Amino acid sequence: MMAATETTNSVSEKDAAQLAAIRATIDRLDAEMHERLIERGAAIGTLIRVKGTSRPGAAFRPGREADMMRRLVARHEGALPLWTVEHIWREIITTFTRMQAPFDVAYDAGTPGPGSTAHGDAMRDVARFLFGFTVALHRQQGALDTINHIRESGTDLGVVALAQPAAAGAWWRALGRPAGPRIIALAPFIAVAGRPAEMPALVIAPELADPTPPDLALFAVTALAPEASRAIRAASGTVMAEAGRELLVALPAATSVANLSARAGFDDVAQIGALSRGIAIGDIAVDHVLYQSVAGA
Ligand SMILES: O=C(O)C(=O)C[C@]1(C(=O)O)C=C[C@@H](O)C=C1
Repeated sequence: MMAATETTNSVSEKDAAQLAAIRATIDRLDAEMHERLIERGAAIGTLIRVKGTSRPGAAFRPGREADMMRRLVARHEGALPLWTVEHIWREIITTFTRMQAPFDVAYDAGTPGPGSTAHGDAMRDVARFLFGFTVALHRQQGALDTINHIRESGTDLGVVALAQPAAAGAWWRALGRPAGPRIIALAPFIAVAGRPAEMPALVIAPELADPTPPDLALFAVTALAPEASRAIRAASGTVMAEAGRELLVALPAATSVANLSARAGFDDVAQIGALSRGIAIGDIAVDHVLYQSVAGA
């Protein structure tokens, strides 16, 4: 009896010593991460001086962010969910972008009607996942109100659901006017089974000064001929949304749009943004024009 108790005590003492050592490691790692974040803040202070960003919201570099996310996916390993790391970096990037030039975020909460609560909740999750909790969110009724908010604010970004009710029509025609809002990114950027905030959406921003060449250019086109979709696919492009003859088309950035328009019978072609291709991990159903696939973990 005595011996058994002694054994239990000595095992729990060993456990306690081990736990204390693990917690000391965790505390050291936490302190290191915090120090690195403070150091990152100081680097951004220098970047602000060099970059000289003065226009609010204009500090975003979506192409660079896409590169950062690709490197994050490439170096990731272990049990930590990839989307946790992605979200931590989204919070970091938003916070540091806001230090350079302040902005809020508008989100398309859908138009009142059946399913609008679920739509609104899902889009709020997308907005919080992408931009964290340092931004104020402005709830909007649908895609057009979101775009109008971005235009009127002159500073704010927004998220719009890719799937819209038929009543939304060709909402993307409101984009791309000179110096007007345009599509800058795809959400989710990392498509992986089980992730939160998985509602397909587009990030829209006032005109930016991002020197990174995008993978895909986005156009609003009116398809005059029935073979338009086939011609778009043959040009390695994709139709992201359609409303009657109005299409939202993504094409590889090097595509000659004038030639394709003549071949495919497009009218009223307007560039409405650009994208970096996302990353699809493992066996997940995605549009392979919009996502580059990599093997699952
Ligand atoms: O590299 C820049 O130009 C930055 O503004 C820095 C930073 C970042 O925090 O890493 C912030 C915003 C940009 O969208 C991309 C990167």
